[in-house]
Parts: sequence; C-alpha cells; structure tokens
Amino acid sequence: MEKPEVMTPKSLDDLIKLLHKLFESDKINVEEVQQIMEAYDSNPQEWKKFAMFDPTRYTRNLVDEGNGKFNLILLCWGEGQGSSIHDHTDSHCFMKMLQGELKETLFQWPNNKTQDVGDMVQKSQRILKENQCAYINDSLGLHRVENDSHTDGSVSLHLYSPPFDTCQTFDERTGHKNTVKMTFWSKFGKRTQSETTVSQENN
Ligand SMILES: N[C@@H](CS(=O)O)C(=O)O
Ligand SMILES: [Fe+2]
Repeated sequence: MEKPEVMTPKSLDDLIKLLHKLFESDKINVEEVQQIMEAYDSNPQEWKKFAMFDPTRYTRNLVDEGNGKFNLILLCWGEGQGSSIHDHTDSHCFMKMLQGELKETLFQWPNNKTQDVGDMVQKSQRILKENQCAYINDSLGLHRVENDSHTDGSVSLHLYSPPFDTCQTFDERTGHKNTVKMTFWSKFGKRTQSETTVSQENN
C-alpha cells in the first residue's frame, strides 16, 4: 500500500490549523502528528512573539489551546537550564525543536512499591536537533530535558494531549516523587500575572 503523503505546514499558523484538524478525531495517530510537526520548517519570525526567556529557569509560553483537545506550548531554555525528571500525566507529549539543541535523558519509572529506592535508572540519552520532533508518554518512561549550551538559548514547541497542568517530578538520587503545578510564563504572547504564592515547579 502507498504511504499517505506527509502534509507540509507552510507556517506556524498552518501547522496549528493542521493540528486542529487532526485532533478533531478522537483517535490520534502518533506518527502522523510527529511527522507533521517535524515537517514544519522553523521560522523564528513566526514564533518570536511567544519566545520569552527568564534568566533563572526555563519558561512555558502558551501558544494555542487546541479546542480543548491539546495545549501547544513554546518553551524557552536559557543556557544551562533544564527540567527535573518528570512524567507526562498520561498524556501524549510531542516536542519539536525550533532553535538550538536540547539533551533528552530517559529514565525508568522507579519501583514505587518501596519508597526511596535509590538512584533512578537511566535508559538512554540523545541530542535533539533543530526541526526534529521527539515523542514520549508515560509508558515509554520518564525524562529530563536540558540545554547544555554555555552560549546559546534553545526553543522547543510542545504539544500535550489531553492538556494537563500538574505532573510528577522525581529525585534522581532517591526516586522520591512530588506532584507539582505547571504554570505559564505567558499566554498568547502576553506575560501572565506573576503568582503571589510561590509554587513548586518542574524547573
Ligand atoms: N514536559 C516539560 C518540558 S520537558 O522537559 O519535556 C514541561 O511541559 O514543562
Ligand atoms: Fe517533558
């Protein structure tokens, strides 16, 4: 059988339109979403209004709410910034590189029958390059993402379906887990009100 042709989004807006179409259906095809996100040729002019860096930690900037089916979030990683080891709350997670590189380290779930079992077991590690689109869900494991560069920021575009706003983080030495709230640094290009309470986050 012939392979269906991969649709090539002409712009970020076009990509968002195509994603809305794909997610109208309740059954999503992971490979198809991954291919379409990968086929978008990153153009900073199209996404720079969402790209806001914070000198202290990586930022999460909401780009689109996907009709309630998914969240599309642009993440900005300053030099040396990274996430904790975390899960993805039973959602699909697609991660498209828009600029620079990121190191992704995969971990096994800790054996949670016994608490604090010691070092988390690393499964693999890879460098994600510009325009590549990675995929993870909880059945594939946990991950940590880091910008190892000392000179350049990185930008990635994440699609989560269904959307979620909490996840679990894991201590690399003990496997001890915490539930943390995930917040947006900006929404639709506008800086969100800083929260008055200090929340524990994934970065
Ligand atoms: N899942 C993380 C980013 S990453 O490390 O994949 C988040 O949404 O903040
Ligand atoms: Fe993640």
